[in-house]
Amino acid sequence: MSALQVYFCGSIRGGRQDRALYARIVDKLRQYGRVLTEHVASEGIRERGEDAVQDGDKGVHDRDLKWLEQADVVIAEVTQPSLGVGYELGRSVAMKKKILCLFRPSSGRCLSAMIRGAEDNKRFFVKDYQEQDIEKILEEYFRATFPDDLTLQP
Ligand SMILES: O=c1[nH]c(=O)n([C@H]2C[C@H](O)[C@@H](COP(=O)(O)O)O2)cc1CO
Repeated sequence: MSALQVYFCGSIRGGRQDRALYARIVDKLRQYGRVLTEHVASEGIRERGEDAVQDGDKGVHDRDLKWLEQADVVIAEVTQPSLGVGYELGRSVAMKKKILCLFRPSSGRCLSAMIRGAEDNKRFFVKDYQEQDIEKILEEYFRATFPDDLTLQP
């Protein structure tokens, strides 16, 4: 079986407070396949967003949607609210992707009803978690969602 294509969503212009956690998530996701959007966790990308992309914002949008089409699974850290992440999730639902949203209640925030309420426990899951458990949560999700994938065998 070829490696899974993983699309990771995290806030950029919505605020970079959780960037280090995104890096931890991306590191773990690499264990399961190719992470198409590694740049979301990059220290070099600040709140202004990417500026090296040809065609600017249109280039970012069109490139990301192509990656989204390719993805086998979408993992989103949704604690830091982000319009871009919300948009990516809406498009992912329309494409019938497998989706896991990760939210930290310890932030004191209340997750948007349009994300929490989209959970169907079939394709769209929302998981409340604590930062220290992130690797375990991802492990459980990938084992349950892709049980036949050889890369997940111990
Ligand atoms: O420069 C960018 N590059 C990029 O890939 N994105 C995508 C990936 C992220 O999952 C999401 C972040 O959206 P926002 O910037 O609205 O927080 O959008 C967003 C931006 C800036 O909006």
